[in-house]
Amino acid sequence: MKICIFGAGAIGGYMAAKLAQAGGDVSIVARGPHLAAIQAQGLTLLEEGAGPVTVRVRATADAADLGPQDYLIVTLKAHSVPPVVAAMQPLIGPGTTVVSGVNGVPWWYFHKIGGPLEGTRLHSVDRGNLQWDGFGPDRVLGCVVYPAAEVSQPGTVRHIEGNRFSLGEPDGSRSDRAVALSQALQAAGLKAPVRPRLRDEIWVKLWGNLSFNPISALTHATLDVLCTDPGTRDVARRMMIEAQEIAEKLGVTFPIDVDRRIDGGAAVGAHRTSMLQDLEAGRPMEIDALVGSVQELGRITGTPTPTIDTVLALVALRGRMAGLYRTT
Ligand SMILES: NC(=O)C1=CN([C@@H]2O[C@H](COP(=O)(O)OP(=O)(O)OC[C@H]3O[C@@H](n4cnc5c(N)ncnc54)[C@H](OP(=O)(O)O)[C@@H]3O)[C@@H](O)[C@H]2O)C=CC1
Ligand SMILES: CC(C)(CO)C(=O)C(=O)O
Repeated sequence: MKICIFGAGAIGGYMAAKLAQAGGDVSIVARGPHLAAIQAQGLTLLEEGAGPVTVRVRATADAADLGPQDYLIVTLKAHSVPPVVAAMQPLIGPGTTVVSGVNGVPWWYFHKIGGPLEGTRLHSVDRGNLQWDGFGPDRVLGCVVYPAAEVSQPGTVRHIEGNRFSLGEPDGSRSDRAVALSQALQAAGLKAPVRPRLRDEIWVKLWGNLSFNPISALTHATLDVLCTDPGTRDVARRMMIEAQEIAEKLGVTFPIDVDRRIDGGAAVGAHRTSMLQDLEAGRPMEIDALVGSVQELGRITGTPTPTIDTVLALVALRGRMAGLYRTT
């Protein structure tokens, strides 16, 4: 099984290192000093309770070096994907499955959902339909990424916690391609359940990213603080309740309630959300995929989103003032 991980930073690097350690046929597309270090010294994974492990993987900046894959796993930041869909084409053959390991509402959300919204395209995450047209929705296998990891120095990925990558077909079926990838990931020591209702999981994860991430970017507070401060907890709660109304109109069932989700965030502790980390490090912020997409779904479903609109306006301006966000 040939697997290419495109954008092998924190999450993709973690996945690639685990697959390579298990003897999988995995290659990566990366760039810059991180790629140079991997090419020179290999990809090093630091995991709690284990010494550093360095694996040799085929690593390139140019997808044309690698040819068509069985699985193309995309682990770029959401805003980085559309501009490189054309560059990914050499990795895609007639039998290639594209796995979208990206946070937020996925561009394929309305593929095979059934009902009147079937086939709806999402401007906020796929302007110009570059992903819809360039990958083709039938190739897509959904993925919800739970692990936390970081590139601690070029060529080195530090795993922080978690090892679950939930997989799911847009139509909820238990397909051969989903089962085969699940088995490969499990053989690499990762959890990879195939879920019949992946959209439910997407929303439970998104609940946190939608609210905690922009609130943290605006306040510079860590999760434990923003989830327990009465004012910001209330803002998160309102955003999540608006999101829940949207999601339920789209057929989603939430297995937990908003307060439990916020308590779960608080329990993570003094964690700086990825959006706060991006802001502080001067990296582009995933505002459209995590917040703008939910506002768009609010418009599509005719659901008012006053709190989401307010927080989005504030964090978008924060991002623009820092030169880390622009609406195209
Ligand atoms: N990190 C985490 O703990 C978690 C992340 N996620 C989600 O997973 C996704 C990936 O996040 P994460 O791994 O943190 O992101 P990273 O920025 O660490 O990884 C993306 C990598 O892709 C590289 N890249 C960007 N554009 C290109 C290109 N054109 N060609 C080749 N390489 C490219 C980046 O390089 P460069 O650095 O030069 O931009 C970077 O190394 C996001 O949607 C994120 O929200 C979900 C759960 C937790
Ligand atoms: C906030 C958190 C931990 C979960 O909602 C997250 O996924 C992030 O930092 O992006």
